[in-house]
Amino acid sequence: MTTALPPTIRPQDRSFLGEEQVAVRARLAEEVRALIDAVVLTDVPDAEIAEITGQVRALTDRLGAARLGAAPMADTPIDGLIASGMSRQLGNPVTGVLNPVAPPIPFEALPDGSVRSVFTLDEPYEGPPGLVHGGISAAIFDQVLGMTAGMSGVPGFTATLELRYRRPTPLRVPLTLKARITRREGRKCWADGEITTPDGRVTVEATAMFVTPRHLLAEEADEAQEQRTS
Ligand SMILES: CCCCCCCC(=O)SCCNC(=O)CCNC(=O)[C@H](O)C(C)(C)COP(=O)(O)OP(=O)(O)OC[C@H]1O[C@@H](n2cnc3c(N)ncnc32)[C@H](O)[C@@H]1OP(=O)(O)O
Repeated sequence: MTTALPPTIRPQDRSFLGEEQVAVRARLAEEVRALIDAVVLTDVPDAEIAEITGQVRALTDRLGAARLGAAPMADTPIDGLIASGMSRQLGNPVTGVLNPVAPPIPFEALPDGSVRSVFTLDEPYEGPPGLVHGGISAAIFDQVLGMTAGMSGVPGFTATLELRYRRPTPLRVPLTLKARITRREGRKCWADGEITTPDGRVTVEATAMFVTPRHLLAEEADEAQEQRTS
């Protein structure tokens, strides 16, 4: 008997989308991302905004006419870069290509096991004027460090995440996040990383610890047992 997650959120109970389905929806998400940017920065007259609001409502109703119970997964890892279940989470708020809220952050797995992400954040991610919101940096670190841990063979939930904001992080310039594993101990894994500006200055550093949840290990053991007995 295990403490399993509710069935609706288990990856195996979700819809899996093929490459073409992902591509069509990713184009929609990209347009909506541009829409979010336009909404934040628009200066058209109020009457026009009111009219557009009705049009957006109509589009929301059309998309909502058929609705999944949970965000879908990709049936192959995005870009084939990261052999981690998270790279298939199309609705992820940091990396999900189908989530307009996600920048989305791309990943490059380097041969030494570290991860590099290069991304640019615009106005929808603003905290202090002209600068990246600290919570957005935290979300990006959470995901990138977590994927780095997953790639090292210890996929887990974030147990701790500590950030040191050294300098302001600018909007509208390419930022580089590098992440690496520093320690592994059973089902615990520590990773750290930093965000740098194009001139190589570190703006934020982070350290995190991930734990493979006991219930996931128990589920895996149950599945292995089922396979042996079937
Ligand atoms: C590929 C993956 C990419 C992931 C990117 C995104 C990551 C996320 O955003 S995850 C969401 C945010 N995190 C969460 O919601 C986690 C909530 N917490 C939990 O689910 C559980 O507490 C969890 C999974 C961390 C640990 O639970 P459980 O499996 O029962 O572990 P438990 O047996 O209590 O502890 C195992 C060990 O970890 C330690 N530990 C557990 N939690 C913590 C913590 N928060 N801080 C420090 N140590 C901890 C315990 O002390 C224990 O250590 P030891 O073995 O030395 O005694």
